[in-house]
Amino acid sequence: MPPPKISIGDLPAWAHLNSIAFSNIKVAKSEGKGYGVICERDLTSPQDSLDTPALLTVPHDLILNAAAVEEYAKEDRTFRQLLDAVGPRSSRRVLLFLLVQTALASRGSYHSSAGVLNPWTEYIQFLPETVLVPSLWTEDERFLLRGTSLESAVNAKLSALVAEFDTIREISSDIPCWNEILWESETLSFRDWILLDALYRSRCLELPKSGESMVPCIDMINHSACPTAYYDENSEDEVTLLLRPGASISKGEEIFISYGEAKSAAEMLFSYGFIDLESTIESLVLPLDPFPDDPLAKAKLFAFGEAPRVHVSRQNGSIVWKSPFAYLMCLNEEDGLEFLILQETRQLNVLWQQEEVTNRMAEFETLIQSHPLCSIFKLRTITVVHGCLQSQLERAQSNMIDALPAPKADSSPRQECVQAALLLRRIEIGILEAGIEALEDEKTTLLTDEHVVSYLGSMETAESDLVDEEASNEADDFS
Ligand SMILES: C[S@@+](CC[C@H](N)C(=O)[O-])C[C@H]1O[C@@H](n2cnc3c(N)ncnc32)[C@H](O)[C@@H]1O
Repeated sequence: MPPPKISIGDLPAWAHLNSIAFSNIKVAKSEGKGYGVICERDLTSPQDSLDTPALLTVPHDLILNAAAVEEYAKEDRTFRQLLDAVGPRSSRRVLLFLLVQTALASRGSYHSSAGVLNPWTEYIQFLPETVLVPSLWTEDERFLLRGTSLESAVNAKLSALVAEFDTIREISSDIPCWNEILWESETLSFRDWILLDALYRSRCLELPKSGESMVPCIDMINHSACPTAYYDENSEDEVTLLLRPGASISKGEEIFISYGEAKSAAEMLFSYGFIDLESTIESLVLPLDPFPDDPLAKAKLFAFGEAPRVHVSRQNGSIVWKSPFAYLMCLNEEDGLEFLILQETRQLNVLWQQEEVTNRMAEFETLIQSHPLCSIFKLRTITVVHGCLQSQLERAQSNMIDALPAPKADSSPRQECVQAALLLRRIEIGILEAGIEALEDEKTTLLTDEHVVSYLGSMETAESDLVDEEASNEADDFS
């Protein structure tokens, strides 16, 4: 059940009560972007200025991050109990704090021995009731992402959210006061958890001193690839919004910050629910599956320690790809790769050419350099990465949405989702095609390498010897 919403018109009063200072700016509607921050008078900042007055100042104690949640838990013994029960995963602890605030806010009149009210109990009621991130899209809308890099990422996110919500529900139901606040009268549902995850992801920022945090009011500022402002922390540890040197904004115009200069279209859609058309970043991350018949696949995955991926990007017109796992994937025992389980510690150790490389699993591109078969290993790796891109391109093209469906019943995909999915697919197809072409060129060059030529020649000779041997055996049998 969503908490009762507070009108954005009440935000200045809430901000004033909580010592947040606005200077010449206000929160107002922003066309197509929800709310945003608008200038109330013409503002300019000199090109060489490092000391411009802050447009917004937020006290340190309103910053919400893992450390702040610990402080809230000090004031509230029962919240401490809840935090201890769910364990130490920091970003989820912030989310749990927000879940508690959502429940407290939706109870109307507050009467319980648990859950201390704080500025966030009210602030979350200023936040939007939905975000256009794909984890909040309907099933039909998520279907539009088939064949894009977000297909598996969104499915994985939703599975993780289900598991987290189930765990929180199970653990908190065992604590009577929290069972009453969170779950009695079905105050909260799984949708609340997905929404809080989306709100957190789309509104948290990386502060220079306080790290990953949510900051009230600063999180009302929209993104642009050409930002006019930035946030910082001052000597009193307050969060401030400052004009960028050389920025000039007229009265009534919106102020923008950057949510990250290197974020791909998929990352922007996944985290913020929109794709920035002005962005010049062209990159893509794909999952990479080990060979199904590789007897060492499980050991390789375990030793690698993270999900295997292929990163492809186009920088200044050239394709750059990276896939540390693809190198590991293409090496075998006969090449000199060994996995050992230490008797005493039961730890998995990895050896390459008899040297321990357990902590260097992502460095095989470098580790193979001095090996005489280095070009062969590279050729194998390029073939794997090429195959990964090729099959993704086929999926993207075969799931092409040719035309926008006409808006009809309420249940049909929202136009924003259709547009975003189409755009993402178009961007990714462009990167995949360029990536495949670049990998084919790399392959062609490697195939003329003298080591590769002599290796492939020796393989051919070995194979034809084998065929001759088999043929002569067959001849023997017949005779
Ligand atoms: C940090 S909040 C900014 C405040 C938000 N607009 C609101 O109404 O609360 C981030 C969200 O604002 C929206 N947003 C920000 N910049 C945008 C942009 N350039 N285009 C479209 N939506 C944008 C997206 O919904 C994003 O998830």
